[in-house]
Amino acid sequence: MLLIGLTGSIATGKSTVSSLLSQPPYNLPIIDADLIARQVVEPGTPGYNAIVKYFLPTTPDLLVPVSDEMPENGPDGKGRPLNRPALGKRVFGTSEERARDRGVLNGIVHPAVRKAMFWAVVREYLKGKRAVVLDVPLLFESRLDRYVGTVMVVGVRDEGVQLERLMRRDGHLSREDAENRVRSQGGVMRKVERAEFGGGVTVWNDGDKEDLKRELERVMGEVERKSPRWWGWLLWVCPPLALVVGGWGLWRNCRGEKRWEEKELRERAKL
Ligand SMILES: CC(C)(COP(=O)(O)OP(=O)(O)OC[C@H]1O[C@@H](n2cnc3c(N)ncnc32)[C@H](O)[C@@H]1O)[C@@H](O)C(=O)NCCC(=O)NCCS
Ligand SMILES: Nc1ncnc2c1ncn2[C@@H]1O[C@H](COP(=O)(O)OP(=O)(O)OP(=O)(O)O)[C@@H](O)[C@H]1O
Repeated sequence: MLLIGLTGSIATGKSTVSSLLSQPPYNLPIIDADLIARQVVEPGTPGYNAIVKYFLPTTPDLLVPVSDEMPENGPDGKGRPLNRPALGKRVFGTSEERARDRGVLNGIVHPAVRKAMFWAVVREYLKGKRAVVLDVPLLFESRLDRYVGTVMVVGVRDEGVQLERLMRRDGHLSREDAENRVRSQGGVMRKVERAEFGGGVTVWNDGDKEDLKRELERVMGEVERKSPRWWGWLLWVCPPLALVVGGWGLWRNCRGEKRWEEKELRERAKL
C-alpha cells in the first residue's frame, strides 16, 4: 500500500487537495491528523488531562466558558472542552516562551496522534486499499515523513495569497494572529525543497480551483509512474514483501533525513 504524506503550510490548500483526492477519479481514503488531534484532546482523554494540568494555571480562559449551554463540568461531566483560540494564542508565535509551550503541547498531542494514525492505516490496509493519504500539516516536524512512500507538499509561492486565504476562511483572526500562525509553521518553500530533496512531489496552488485540479492531475500522474497500481496489488497479496519494502523505505527515508540535516548545517555554517 502506498502511503502519501500530504503536507504544506497553514492555508496553502491541504484540505482542498485532500478533498479532491477523496473524490473520483482518485477515491483515496484520507487519514486526517488535525481531526485525530482534536479527538485525542476531547474531555476525559489523557491528552486533555495533561493539557489542563500544564496550561490551566497560566491560562485562565483555557476552557470554554460556563454558560446556559455549557455546565461547569462539561456536557457529559468529563470537563469543559478546550477553548482552542485561547490555547492557540499561547502556543503560536516566534518568542521563546511560545516556542517552549508549543513544544509542550506537541509532546502531549503528537504521540497520541501517531498511535491513532498507525491503527487507521492498518484498517485501510486490511480493507485492501492500494493507497492512502495521510493529511498531516506538521509531517516533517512530527517526523512522520519517515514512514510514508511519497511526500506531497501543497505549496504557494506568494505568502500574501496564503495570508489572504487564511483571513478569509478564519474571520476571527486579526492580521497579527494570522501572521503569527503562518510564521509558527515556517515557510512553505522550505518544505517544498525538503520534499523534493527526498524524491517527493509539489502541488502548486497559486491559481484558482480549476488550476489546482489540473495541477493535481499532473502530480498524481507522476506519483502513479513512480508507484504503479500492479505494484500496490503485489504488496497487498504478499504481506512479507510489503514488510521488506516498508522497512527499506523507512531506512531510505531516515538516510534522506540525515543528509538533509547535514545540508542544513552546511548552509548555516556558510552564513
Ligand atoms: C493550538 C490549537 C489548540 C489551536 O486550535 P485551532 O482550532 O485554533 O487551530 P487549528 O488546530 O485549526 O490549527 C490552525 C493551523 O495551525 C497549525 N498548527 C496546529 N498546531 C500547530 C503546532 N503545534 N505548531 C505549528 N502549527 C500548528 C494547524 O496545522 C493549522 O494549519 C491546535 O492547533 C492544537 O492543539 N495544536 C497542537 C496539535 C497539533 O500539532 N496539531 C497538528 C496536527 S498533528
Ligand atoms: N486554488 C484556490 N483558489 C481559491 N481559494 C482556495 C484555493 N485553494 C484553497 N482555497 C481556500 O483557501 C482556504 C484555505 O485552504 P485549505 O483549508 O484547503 O488550506 P489548509 O492548508 O488545509 O489549511 P490549514 O492548514 O489551516 O488547515 C480555504 O478557504 C479554501 O477554500
